Amino acid sequence: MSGSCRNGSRFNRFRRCSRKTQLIDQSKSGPVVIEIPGILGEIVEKRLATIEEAKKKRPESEMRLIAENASVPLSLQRTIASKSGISLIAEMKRSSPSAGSLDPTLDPAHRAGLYCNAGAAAISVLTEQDYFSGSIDDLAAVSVIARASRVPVLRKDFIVDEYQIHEARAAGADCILLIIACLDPKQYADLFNLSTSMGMDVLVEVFDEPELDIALSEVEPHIVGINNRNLKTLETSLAVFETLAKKIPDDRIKVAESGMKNSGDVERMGYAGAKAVLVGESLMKAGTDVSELAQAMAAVEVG
Ligand SMILES: O=C(O)c1ccccc1NCC(=O)[C@H](O)[C@H](O)COP(=O)(O)O
Repeated sequence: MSGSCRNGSRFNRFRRCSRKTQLIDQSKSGPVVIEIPGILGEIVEKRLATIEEAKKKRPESEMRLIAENASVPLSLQRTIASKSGISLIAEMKRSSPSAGSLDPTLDPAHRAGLYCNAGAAAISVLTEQDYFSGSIDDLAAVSVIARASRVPVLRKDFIVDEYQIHEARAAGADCILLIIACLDPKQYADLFNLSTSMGMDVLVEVFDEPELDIALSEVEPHIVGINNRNLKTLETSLAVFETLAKKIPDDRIKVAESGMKNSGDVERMGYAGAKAVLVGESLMKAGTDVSELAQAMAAVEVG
């Protein structure tokens, strides 16, 4: 990938000011400053530090080699396209900034089995450690179970460095998430191209029209997610998808993310154009009813 600094990270300097994290891209002639307000900026800032720690434990060259030898990824795009109804991407997360603790004793492999049996089209695993209590080991455990049912696994994280993409592949991820709000356009294109060159699909996440313009102009993403949660304020509204989905060309797979509590909400997203939904919190809070809720969400058909 072009533009890497000697230590492998293009975004190796950042500074905090009162409310924003600023990532300074050193690879271009003049500094490019990307402002990431609120909690999202905090998460990215922390993430940059933990990536550097991970690189010390396991160098990028080693991670790259493991990734190259991993089994061929499953296609999220084909999985969703081949389903008649709305595909459920069932998420697992131990905690989140908005909900607090969800399941600190989560058994990822067991939950993966529940999601597969309930008819989930794919499984999303939150691997960020400081705000979601996740880990790449959670994803590795899920991938073993999901692969046996041919269910693709998504690495849900704040991906800002190619190291995380190699790490994802090495752990068995089939696809990754790129959040436009965390990236400058050139870095988005580079990370997208790296992932697809490794055979992984990319779920590109946007929240508003300016982000959607970047998502669609830099590369040609097949799968576009609209997050109903404002990652700067954490407020959730299903109207975000309803408004923005209209602006996405119909030849793309539209994914509604966040804030869905029941099959009625999934149906509402379907009528607004969603071909897939990404659901986490309500499944994590469902307790013993998790299979029933996942089944109901996975069975929704519209039109
Ligand atoms: O969930 C949060 O609190 C959160 C805070 C800051 C950045 C991202 C966050 N969540 C990531 C997600 O977007 C959700 O995990 C995913 O879309 C599922 O949403 P939900 O069904 O509402 O858990």
